[in-house]
Amino acid sequence: MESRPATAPDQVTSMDTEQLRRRFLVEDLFRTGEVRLTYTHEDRLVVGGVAGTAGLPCPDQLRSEYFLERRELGVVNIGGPGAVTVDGARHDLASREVLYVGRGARQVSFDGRFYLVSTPAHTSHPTVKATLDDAEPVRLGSADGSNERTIYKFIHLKGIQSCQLVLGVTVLEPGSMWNTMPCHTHERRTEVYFYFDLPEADRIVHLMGRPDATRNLIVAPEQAVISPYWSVHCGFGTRSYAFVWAMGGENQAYDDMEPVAIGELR
Ligand SMILES: O=C(O)C(=O)C[C@H](O)C(=O)CO
Ligand SMILES: [Zn+2]
Repeated sequence: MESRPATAPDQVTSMDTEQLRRRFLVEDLFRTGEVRLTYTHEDRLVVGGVAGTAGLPCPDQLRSEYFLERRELGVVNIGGPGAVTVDGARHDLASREVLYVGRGARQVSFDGRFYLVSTPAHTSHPTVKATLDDAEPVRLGSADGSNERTIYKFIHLKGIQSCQLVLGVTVLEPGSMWNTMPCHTHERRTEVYFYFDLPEADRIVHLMGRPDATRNLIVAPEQAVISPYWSVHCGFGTRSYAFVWAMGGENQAYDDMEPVAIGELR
């Protein structure tokens, strides 16, 4: 498992493109037959990817007997039909469906293409599957803002219960390119965006950094961006796309965010 340090906002000022990418962009998430994991010290989130058939390992860095001994896990199916087996119970997942796996599950294995996010957990919540129909859809944006999109909340205060993980999927309408504009920061949480369902040749221009000192990352399909508490997170695609947003930290209130007016961005 790759491990990344936390970053203070003033460190970003002197980072060049490669340094920014190495610290905040998670590029290589999928290799057939593997679960690939990246640990960030920003709120101790772990993000990962699975392609094909593989079991969830327990990397040394966790110093635990099994991965979910003190953690919880969100799994999003970003491919065709797939399955996740948790301690012998098989959960079939269609595209864009989500499985929450609670603390204490000892054996987790995958068959399909999945994006994973894990946060530390203090107690055990039941393992639950959710479809897009179970998620709470919120339509946002407008055609003339090029940001018509639907936010599906899966793991949140009024949805699947968790210790600290909050997770959802946002789907852009055809012809809409902008996500999360006007943007925001989260003083009390870290957020990770994972972009998918974007054609291979297209890219997302993701804006990060303090609102008054933004930087950009050019993101390929199926890559993730780590947003510390001080960083805006928003972007536009060269074509329509979907993304998974996931947070961990002090609370689980979706709307606990510091809005940034478009005119304040620098
Ligand atoms: O399109 C959006 O706007 C989002 O999906 C915003 C995310 O849900 C988010 O950043 C939550 O904190
Ligand atoms: Zn956010």
